[in-house]
Amino acid sequence: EQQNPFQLSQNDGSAKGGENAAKPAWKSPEVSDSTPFCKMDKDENLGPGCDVSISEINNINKKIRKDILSLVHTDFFKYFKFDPFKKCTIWENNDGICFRRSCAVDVVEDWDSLPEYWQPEVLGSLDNDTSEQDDALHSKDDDASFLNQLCDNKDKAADALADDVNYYDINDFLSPDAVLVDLSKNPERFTGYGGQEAGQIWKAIYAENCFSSDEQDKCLAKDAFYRIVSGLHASIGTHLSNDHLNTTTGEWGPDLDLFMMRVGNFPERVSNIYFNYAIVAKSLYKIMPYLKELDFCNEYDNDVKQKMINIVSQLDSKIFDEDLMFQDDWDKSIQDDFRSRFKNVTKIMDCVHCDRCKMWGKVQTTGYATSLKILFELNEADETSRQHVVDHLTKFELISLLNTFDRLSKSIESINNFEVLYNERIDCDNQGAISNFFRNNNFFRLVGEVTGSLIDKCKKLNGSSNTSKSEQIEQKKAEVVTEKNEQGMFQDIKMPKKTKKAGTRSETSQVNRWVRAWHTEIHNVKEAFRFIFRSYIDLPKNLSNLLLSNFNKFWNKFVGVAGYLDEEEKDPNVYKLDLH
Ligand SMILES: Cc1cc2nc3c(=O)[nH]c(=O)nc-3n(C[C@H](O)[C@H](O)[C@H](O)COP(=O)(O)OP(=O)(O)OC[C@H]3O[C@@H](n4cnc5c(N)ncnc54)[C@H](O)[C@@H]3O)c2cc1C
Repeated sequence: EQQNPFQLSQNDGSAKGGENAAKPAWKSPEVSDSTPFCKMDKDENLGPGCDVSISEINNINKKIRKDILSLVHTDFFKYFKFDPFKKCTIWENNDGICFRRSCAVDVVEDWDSLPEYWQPEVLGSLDNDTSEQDDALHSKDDDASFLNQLCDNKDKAADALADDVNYYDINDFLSPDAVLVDLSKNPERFTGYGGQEAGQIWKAIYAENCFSSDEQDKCLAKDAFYRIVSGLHASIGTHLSNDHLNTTTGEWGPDLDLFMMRVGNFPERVSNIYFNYAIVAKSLYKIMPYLKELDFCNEYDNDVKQKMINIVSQLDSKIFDEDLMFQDDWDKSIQDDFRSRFKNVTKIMDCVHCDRCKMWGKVQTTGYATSLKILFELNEADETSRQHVVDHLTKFELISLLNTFDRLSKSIESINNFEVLYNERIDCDNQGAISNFFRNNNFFRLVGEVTGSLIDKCKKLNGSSNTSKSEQIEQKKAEVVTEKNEQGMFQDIKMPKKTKKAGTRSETSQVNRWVRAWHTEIHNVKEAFRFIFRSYIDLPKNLSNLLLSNFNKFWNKFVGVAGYLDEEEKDPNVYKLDLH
């Protein structure tokens, strides 16, 4: 029996641990089903620590979505550095690799494509006051090491290394093998990565949620840890469903069934995305007073800063209360455990086999790590803590933080769009019942054109464009049968007798046949001439191809790889003759 997927208070325990959960058997909603999205209590608070509801977050997100989107497209936030070759330290054998094009990352290789202020000659002219420690940290081979800086030429990464308040490993970003990527050119979308390999990664991530405390079941931190990881998992599931490749049409677009199967059917997962939004939003809110002290590059200083201020000014402190998490000494040890466990989650990203997934995994886990550092390590009343956290924020952390917020904001926008699609589908199912009645009725068939477009739209929504060849044949057969039955239906109508004019019609059709034959002949003669003409044009190209291919064959034979060349013509010229 299908459970109500949007009852937020329910806990879908099946998902815990990631491995035991059975996939929900998603079936197209019955006409009698009411919309699960409507059943979801959007005005209920998100849970302990959050004095905010789904509706409130939806409203906030609508107001700031545009600014977030434009912020992550600025030069400051769109370039990211990560090391795709970093060794997986979690398990020994990690040989899997994703060969799909969609798993690849497009790296910035053309230095000239970078903004002017990052060109070597401009950077070289800056007053360089980096310390010896900085030099030791960066390999001279790391051309993009300037991206470690917040543009004031002072390397925060060096300071951050000395800190023990990090929830990720800062060394991840200092590797000489790191590549520079433009995040806006590598969207997070469906890559086809999955199966046992991806499952193993998720299993390892969820396994980090085993705290050593005796009272672990009551522990708020454990619950928050689970929600963060599950929210990240659900957010990735939302993106891959929203930007999914339809292998039949070759088009990218939202896939409602997939979304429902991965996220929509599990109210807890939907709510965890909102929970993560609240956490990241609160950390941004918390650093708002210090934004003016953060040194962005002067060239894009005001624009970036202004956008950030626009976003943060819409947020509210009650969105998440981090003080509830680690309140006493007992909690302090859990906090250390929490920090080191989350650091492990960021390390597990090195084991992901799909580079695109790894990159976004790294961005987002670092983003959450930054949020957690701001929330749990920054005590605004304590100047030392402020210096430790705010003054040492690195550029990677800010980039990751804002991009993670963008990912969550996009997920929430997509969930709302999926709700619209879902409701349309319900409407369509209702319309389907009505249109069946219309189809079987002579009078209403006359107004069929009106409902036709609606039915087409519904078919599209119900994914009938994905039907297989055999299904299409069956569909076609059914249409022919219906057509015949429909002809039968009209036999009771008395038609006027045929007049003499009917005879003239057959004469006209005889003339038309001669005209058609004449046009066909002319067309074929034209095609023949075109063929001869084109073979003259193609002659030099064909000769050179022949020469090259023979030379290739000869060379391959010479070096001992005979038969290496695929001799089948890839794209043969086809000339169609009209034979009708
Ligand atoms: C770090 C990382 C990044 C990835 N990025 C991408 C990407 O960008 N594009 C892409 O196409 N694929 C990506 N993937 C793969 C994707 O997450 C899925 O693993 C894959 O699509 C296979 O899905 P699945 O249905 O087999 O179950 P999985 O998503 O692999 O989940 C395994 C099990 O975990 C449980 N589970 C699922 N979701 C949740 C949740 N939200 N909360 C709690 N439990 C849950 C379920 O029981 C499920 O059976 C990524 C994987 C990882 C590990």
